Amino acid sequence: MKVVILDDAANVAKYGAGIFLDQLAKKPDSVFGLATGSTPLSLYRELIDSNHRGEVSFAGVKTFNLDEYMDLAPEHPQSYRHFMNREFFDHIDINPDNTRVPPGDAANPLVACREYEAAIRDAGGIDIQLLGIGRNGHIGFNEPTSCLSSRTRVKTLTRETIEDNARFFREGEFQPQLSITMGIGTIMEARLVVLLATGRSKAKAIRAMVEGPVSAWCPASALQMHPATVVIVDEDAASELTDPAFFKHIEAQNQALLARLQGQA
Ligand SMILES: N[C@@H]1[C@@H](O)[C@H](O)[C@@H](COP(=O)(O)O)O[C@@H]1O
Repeated sequence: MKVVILDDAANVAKYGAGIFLDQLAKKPDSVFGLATGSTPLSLYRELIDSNHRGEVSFAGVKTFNLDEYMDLAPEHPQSYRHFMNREFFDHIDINPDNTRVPPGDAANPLVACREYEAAIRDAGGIDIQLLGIGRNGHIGFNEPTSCLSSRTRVKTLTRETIEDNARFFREGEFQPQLSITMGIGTIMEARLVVLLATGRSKAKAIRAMVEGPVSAWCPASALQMHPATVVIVDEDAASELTDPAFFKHIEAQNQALLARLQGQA
């Protein structure tokens, strides 16, 4: 697990976007796993700007979103499908048919989950999976106690997650208690995982993920077993790590090595 600590949220977004842009330069028909939540919004804006400047195209890209609320139609303003269209897909040159979000309104969610897994496989697997993290260490909607080898399935949301996300729903409005989410096993098969976290509210979860035992109590801790995960955090989200200076030192060494290798190329 590589941990990159940057000054602020804007730099977190830029660094994360850079990874996606490099991947697109290497493989224009990349498969991206995408996330919702407030954290990735600035990264999406970076990618949109880059697309508008003509530096990059999403015409060949396929995407799979991590999760969706159950019992919300795609047109519902709080559905993750609606969020992705509004915040990202509607602003780039991606083919909408190549964007997938788990169908929260599927007649048979169990079949829908199996089909989602099959679609990821048929696309050749995910090149980069973008993640945020919940305060309780969830990734996607894999709440604490999730099986660490789980596949796409229906998950019940914890009270904490429901409360965290209540701000998006109007008073008295129906708020889903269930979700469809990629499993932790599904996420672990992505070739590269990029997890972003900003703000002090995420500091405990980041510490548990990076330093804690690998445990279903902190689902994100499973990423310690992933061969290529980059965790990009701001100072606040890094504030509970035992030795943030060491991660900064490693990153400085990595950058120096990179510059040396580029000099030789
Ligand atoms: N299912 C999503 C997660 O994928 C996301 O990482 C988390 C954190 O959201 P935020 O980035 O708004 O803190 O919220 C939701 O529960």
